[in-house]
Amino acid sequence: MLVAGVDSSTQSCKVVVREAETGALVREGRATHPDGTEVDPAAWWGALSEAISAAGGLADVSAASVAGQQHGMVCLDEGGEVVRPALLWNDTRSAGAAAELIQELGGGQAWADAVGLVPVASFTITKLRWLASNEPANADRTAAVCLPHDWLTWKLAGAGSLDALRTDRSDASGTGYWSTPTGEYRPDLLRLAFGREPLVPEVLGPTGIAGHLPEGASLGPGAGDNAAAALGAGALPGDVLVSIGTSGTAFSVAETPAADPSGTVAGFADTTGRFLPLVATLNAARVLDAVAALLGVDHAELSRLALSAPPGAGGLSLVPYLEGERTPNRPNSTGALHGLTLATSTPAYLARAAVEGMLCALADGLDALVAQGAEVNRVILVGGGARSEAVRRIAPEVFGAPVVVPPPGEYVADGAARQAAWVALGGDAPPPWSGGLVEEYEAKGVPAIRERYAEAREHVIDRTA
Ligand SMILES: Nc1ncnc2c1ncn2[C@@H]1O[C@H](COP(=O)(O)OP(=O)(O)O)[C@@H](O)[C@H]1O
Ligand SMILES: O=C(CO)[C@@H](O)[C@H](O)COP(=O)(O)O
Repeated sequence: MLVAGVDSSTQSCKVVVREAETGALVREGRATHPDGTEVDPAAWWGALSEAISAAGGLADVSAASVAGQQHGMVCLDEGGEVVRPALLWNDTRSAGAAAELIQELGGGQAWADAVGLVPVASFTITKLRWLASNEPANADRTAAVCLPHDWLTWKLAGAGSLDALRTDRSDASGTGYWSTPTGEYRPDLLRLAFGREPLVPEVLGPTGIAGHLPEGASLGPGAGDNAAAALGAGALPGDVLVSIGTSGTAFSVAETPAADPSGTVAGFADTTGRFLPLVATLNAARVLDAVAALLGVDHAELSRLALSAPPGAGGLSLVPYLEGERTPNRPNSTGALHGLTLATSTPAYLARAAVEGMLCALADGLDALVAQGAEVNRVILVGGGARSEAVRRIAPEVFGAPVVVPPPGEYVADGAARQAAWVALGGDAPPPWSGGLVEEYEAKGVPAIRERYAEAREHVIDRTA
C-alpha cells in the first residue's frame, strides 16, 4: 500500500510517495515557489501539481496528507475565490497590529493563558487585524480564512463549498484564534482582531478525513510544517529538533502545553494530541545563501571556508537579522557585522561568523525552551541548512549539546506521509517507520561564541523604510 506526503514550504513544494507499512521511499518530486512574503496561492497550487507529476502522480496511493508553512493568511470570498495574495509567516507588516492586540487583551500573560502564544507579526490573527485596518474592501469580501495547508487540502479534495475546509490542531494552534490549552476556537478573539467572525476550517483529530482525491484516496488532516517534521524525524522525549530552512526553528514534543508570557516560546500543538513548544527565527538558511552570494561561492565552498577559520571567528560576530526578526521581536531590525579587524576581514572569517551567528540565534531559542521545561539531551538537525558540513560541525560548539543529523531528506513531507499511513492503516499510533542511520556530531561547547554574540546582538539598527 502506498501513501503520499506533501511539504508546501516557503521556498518549494516537495512530494514523497512511500510504502505505508515500512516507510520505504518509492518516488519523489519537487517544484519551486516564488520569492516574496506575499504570494498568490495559485502559485502553490501550480507547484504542487508540478511536484505531484514529478513524483509520478497520486493515482496509486491509498491516502495523502499535506503539510505546509505555518500562519499564512489565505482569505476566500463567498464563492471560494482567493481575495488577495496570502501574507506569509515572514511578512512583518502586521507588527503594529500585534502590538495593538497585545495591549487590547491586557498583555502577554492574557494571550499566553488564552491561546498559548503572544501575538507577533507572523501569526494569522495579526494579519487579519492588518487587513481590517488597511484593506477594508478586501476584509469585507472575506467569507473564510484558512492556512496554506488547509487551502491545498481543500483544492485537492475538489474545492467544494467553504464548509468543506478542514485543518488540524498543529496548524490551528499557530493562528492566534485557536486555543492550544482548550483545543477550541476563540471566536471572541477573531472578533477582537477582525470585527466579525469569518468562517474557519473545522479542526480534525490526528487521523480525521479532510476529503478525498478524485481517484478516491483519503486526505488526512495535514499539519503545520514543524509538527510534520517532528513526526517525520521520529523525535523522542529529550530530543529537540532544530530546523534550518527559510525559518530557523527549535522545538520539542511535550505532554503539556507551553504558556510563555514573554512570547519567546510559542505554545503550539502537535499532530498526535501532544504539544509542540517552539521558538522560530526569521533568519536561517537564507543567511548562508546571502553570505555565499556575497562571497561569490557555492554552499560547499562556504562550508569549507567557515571550517578553515577558528571557533569564534577571531571575535567577528554576525547578527543575522536580515529579514527583521521575530525572536527577539524586532520586526524592523537589520543584520550587523561586529568586530571587524584587518585580520578578520577575510572570506573565511566572514563565512565562520555567518554560520555561528545563525546558530547563536537558534541557541537563544534552545535556552528559551529549557526555561519552559524542555530537556535537551540531543539536538536533531534537519532542513536545507543541515546539508552544510560547517553547520553540522559548528552546531555542537554553539549549542553545547550533542547534535545528530538524520540522512538528508524531506522530513516535513515524510511526516505528512507518515500521517497519511496512519490514516490508511488505522490504529492508536502512527506506524513505526525506522529512520536511516544518523550521523553524530559532538564537540566541546565554546561559550565565548555566544558571549560575543550576546554583546553584538544588542547593537543593531532598524531599517530606514
Ligand atoms: N548545502 C547547503 N548548505 C547550506 N544551505 C543549503 C544547502 N542546501 C540547501 N540549502 C538551503 O536550504 C534552504 C532550503 O531548505 P528547506 O528546509 O527546504 O527550506 P523551506 O522548508 O523553508 O523551503 C535554501 O535556502 C537553500 O539554499
Ligand atoms: O513561522 C514558522 C513557525 O512558527 C515557520 O517555521 C514556518 O512554518 C515556515 O517554515 P519553513 O518554510 O521555513 O520550513
